[in-house]
Amino acid sequence: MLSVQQITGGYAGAPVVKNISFEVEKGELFGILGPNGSGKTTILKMLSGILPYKSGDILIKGKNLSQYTPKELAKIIAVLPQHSSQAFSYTVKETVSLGRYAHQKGWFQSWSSEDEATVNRVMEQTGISQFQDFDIQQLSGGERQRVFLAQALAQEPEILLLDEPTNHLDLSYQKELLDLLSVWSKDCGLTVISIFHDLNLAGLYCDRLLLLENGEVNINHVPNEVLKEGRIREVYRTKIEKLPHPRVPAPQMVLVPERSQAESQSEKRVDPASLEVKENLLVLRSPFPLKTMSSGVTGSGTGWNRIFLNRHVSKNYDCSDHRAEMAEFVRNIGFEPGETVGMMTAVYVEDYSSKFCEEETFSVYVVVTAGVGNAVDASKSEVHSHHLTPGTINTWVFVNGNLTEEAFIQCIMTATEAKTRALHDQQVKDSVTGTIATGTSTDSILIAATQQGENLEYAGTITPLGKVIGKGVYECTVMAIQNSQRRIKK
Ligand SMILES: Nc1ncnc2c1ncn2[C@@H]1O[C@H](COP(=O)(O)OP(=O)(O)OP(=O)(O)O)[C@@H](O)[C@H]1O
Repeated sequence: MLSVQQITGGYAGAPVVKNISFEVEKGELFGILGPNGSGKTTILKMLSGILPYKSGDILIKGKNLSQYTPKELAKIIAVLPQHSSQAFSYTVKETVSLGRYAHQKGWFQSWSSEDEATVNRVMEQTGISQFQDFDIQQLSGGERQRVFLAQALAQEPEILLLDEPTNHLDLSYQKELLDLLSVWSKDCGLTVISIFHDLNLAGLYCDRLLLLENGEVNINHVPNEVLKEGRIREVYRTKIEKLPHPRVPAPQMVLVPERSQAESQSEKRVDPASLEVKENLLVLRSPFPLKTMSSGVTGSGTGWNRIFLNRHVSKNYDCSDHRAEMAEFVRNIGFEPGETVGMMTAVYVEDYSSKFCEEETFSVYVVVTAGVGNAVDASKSEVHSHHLTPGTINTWVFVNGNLTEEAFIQCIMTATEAKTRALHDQQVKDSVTGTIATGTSTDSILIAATQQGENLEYAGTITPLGKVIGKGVYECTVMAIQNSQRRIKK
C-alpha cells in the first residue's frame, strides 16, 4: 500500500530524516515512535505530501507520491495533525463536512445524499453527533480532536495518518479511538499510520512499530521486538522496565522513578519486631510496601503489600466465598484488603514458629504455622476427592534484599522442597494413601521482599539466599508441626 524508499530531507539546513525506508501493508496499524525531535512529524508531513523530501521515493499504491494531484491524494490519504485548529467559526457538522471536498464533483460542488450519509455516519462513529450544531470553538480539546478525526474519516481514505491521536483524549476515548482504528484496519482494510508517544498504547494496538532515533530508523519490527527494555532505555535515555500485560500478549513498559537520597539511605527492614501475635491472628506490619508473590486468600499473585495476616478459622469454616469473607474480615480489623496478604489456617496460630537469619548483605525472616490433619502425598493426590478446607501449612518468607522475578520463583521452590523434607522427617502421612505426605491440601506460601539493598539474583537451594530459606523453612516447619501436635495430644 505504501512504500518509503530511502527518503532524506527536512527543512532548511541539515536533513531531519535520513535514509528512511519502510513498507506498510493494506489494513496494517503501523506505529511510529521516537523521542521528541526524532523526526516523526516530519515523516508524516512527507507522507501526506505537504513537505517535499530531498532524495528517495514514496510510493502509494505503486505510484510515486509526486504524480498524484492534491485532490487525488485526498481521496487516498487523510491526515489528523497533532494540533488541529481552525481559524473560522464553523459548526461541528460543517467542519466534518469539509472532509468531503475531494469527493465532490464539478464547479458547483453539489452536496449529495452520499456526502450527507457519510458525514452522519462518521459523526456517529466518533461520538460527536450530539454536538453537530455547536460552534467548534465551544468544544473541549478532546471533543475537538474527535471532530477532526471525523473530518479525516469523512474523506473515506484508504490511508489514515495520525499524529498522536490520543493527545487530549481521556482514558475511555483513547481506548475507544484505538479500538475503532483497530476495527477499521482489520475489518475495512483501512491502513493506519500513527505517531505515538505512549509506548504501551502503541504496543497494545499496532501490528508493527517503527522506532526513530535522531532521524534514522533504530528498528522496524513487531511490538515485542521493538519494546525491549534495553533498547527503549537507550533511545529514550530513561529508566523503564518491561512487564507482560495481564490480559493480552502485549509488552507494557513502566517508568521507574528515581528514589530520593533519603529513601535509599533509610535502613528499614522486616524482622521479628514487625510481628504481632494476637488471639487467633498473626499480624506482620511492614514499615513500607513489600513486593510479594503469594497464594494468600487476599493479595494472591504478585503485588506490593504492607500487611500480612495469618488467621485462625474453625475447622468447619464455610469456604464457599472465602475471598469475600476474608476481605470483609481484613476491613473489619482496620486494614485495607488492597495492601494485605491474608491467609487462613485451622491450626492455632500461637503455635507458629519463626526464625530470623542475618547474613552479611541480606537477612531473612521465616514464619510458619503448620497443622497436618489435612496432609496429602502430592504424587498420589488423584485418589483424594476435591474438598476445600482451610490451609494448614502457611509459610511466610520475608527477604530484606532485592529479588529478581526468577529469585522469587526459586524462593517458592526452595521453601516448598524444605517443607516437604520437614514432613518427611516428621513421618507425616497422607491418611488416604498411607504414604508420606508432601504438604497439605491447601497450603499457602508468601515470599515478600523489601527490594532494597543487596541484589539477589537467584534463590535456588545452593545459593546463599536459598541456603538460608531452605534451613529456615525446614526448621520452622518441623517446629510448627511439633507445636501443633503437642497441642492435639494435650
Ligand atoms: N518547520 C520547521 N522548520 C525547521 N525545523 C523544524 C520544523 N519542524 C520541525 N523542525 C525540526 O525538525 C526536527 C524533527 O522535528 P519533528 O517535529 O519531526 O520531531 P518529532 O519526532 O515529531 O518530535 P515531537 O515528539 O516533539 O513531536 C526537530 O529538531 C525540529 O526542531
